[in-house]
Amino acid sequence: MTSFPAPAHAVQDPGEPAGPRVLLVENSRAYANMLAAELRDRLQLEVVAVSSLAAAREALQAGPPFFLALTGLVLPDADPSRIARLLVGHGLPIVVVTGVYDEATREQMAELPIIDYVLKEAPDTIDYLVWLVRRVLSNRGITALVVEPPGPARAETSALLALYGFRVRELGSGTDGLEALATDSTIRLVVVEHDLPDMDGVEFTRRARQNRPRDILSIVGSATGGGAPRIARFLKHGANDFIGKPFSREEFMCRISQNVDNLELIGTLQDLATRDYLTGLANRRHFFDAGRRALASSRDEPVSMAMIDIDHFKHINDSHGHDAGDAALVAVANLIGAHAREGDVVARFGGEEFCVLARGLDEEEAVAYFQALCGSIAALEIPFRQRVLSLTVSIGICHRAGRDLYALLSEADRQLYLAKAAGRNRVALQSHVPA
Ligand SMILES: Nc1nc2c(ncn2[C@@H]2O[C@H](COP(=O)(O)OP(=O)(O)OP(=O)(O)O)[C@@H](O)[C@H]2O)c(=O)[nH]1
Repeated sequence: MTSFPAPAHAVQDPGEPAGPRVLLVENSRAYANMLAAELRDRLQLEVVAVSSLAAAREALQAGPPFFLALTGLVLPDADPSRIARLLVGHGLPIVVVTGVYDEATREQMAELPIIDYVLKEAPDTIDYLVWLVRRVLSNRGITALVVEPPGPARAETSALLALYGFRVRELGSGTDGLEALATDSTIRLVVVEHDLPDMDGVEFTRRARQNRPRDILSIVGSATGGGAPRIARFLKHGANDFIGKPFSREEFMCRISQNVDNLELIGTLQDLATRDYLTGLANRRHFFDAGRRALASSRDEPVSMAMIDIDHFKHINDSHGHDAGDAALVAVANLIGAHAREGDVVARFGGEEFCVLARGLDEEEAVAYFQALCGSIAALEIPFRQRVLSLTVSIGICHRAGRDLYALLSEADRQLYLAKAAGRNRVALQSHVPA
């Protein structure tokens, strides 16, 4: 096995400035233009394309750092290994994109920390590269935990994960690994060795799964030997995948990437199911789930349920067009979201209607809280094509204890009707809190 030092910037410094940049070293201008355009369009990345070793050196010295380099091997001023060594020397993870890939080149490159070799002529190469770059970019937001006693095998696994962009944590025992999982929510991937000093990797997996389900955490078991029964035990006890040691870089990269892809796909599907597409707020369905949970834990304390409805919204659509209506909905949603306190449940209930379930406020505080929101919305100036839109909302509040979400909503809705009837741009409250 070959052990690589972690690339200097693969473990992210939280203070690093945003704006990910990719360096593309490619002597065919046509190919460079095509690939750079795809990366810019599909991933909104800044791509710096150069066609020689000298230009690559210059680009590395000027401007903010790159997070990844895609490089060809045939350049007018360098042999294949020189460009690769230059990039590695700058701590850059590399993807080699080449038309030539023979045994001699493979041997020259084998010792270098290279994420992948991609043959230009292979079908779907551009799509694959876009996927790979997106994968490395997303990995930077994920902490990967390696649970394995210290040694060359752990160093190898960690170095590969760092090369793929993950933030890496290493722990030597199952107990420490479980504690890290309980306290660090950025850990989304665990690679766990079977032989641990205090429990085996299968037991670790079983315990980790008790409160970290598959939509939150991906677990990959790993072992030397043990055969099919060991693999089956890992999978039966909650591992997403298994990788036998020694593994090839390619296999490791594919398995890890597929597992993290799946995790993100689940996240995307959950987001689609629970988020309102236009405003990004939670949708009605999510509000019912989160609202019920909030009521169940409110221990019979009074809560404030508010229905918020934009006044004469139809008029905005009719006079300025549907796009203006959408812009207004987004602006109001942003303001409600920004006004919310930690623990408030906020959603777009439908159309031009929003709702907020707030806990921990007495009646007076609830009125002040929603009056402030009502005032901020009335003061909002919404820029829309050369014009500035303004609007008001009416808010109905039900302030009382209760476990029945529908009953609270229905009373808040009745109060909303009263606020509209009393002239709009105001708050109406009904309270049933015993004195
Ligand atoms: N632009 C836009 N309009 C929407 C959307 N959802 C609902 N609407 C419009 O919201 C308007 C709601 O109008 P009404 O229910 O008559 O209420 P209103 O005009 O706000 O009047 P009051 O509530 O009585 O103050 C309708 O014209 C809907 O077409 C949306 O997602 N985008």
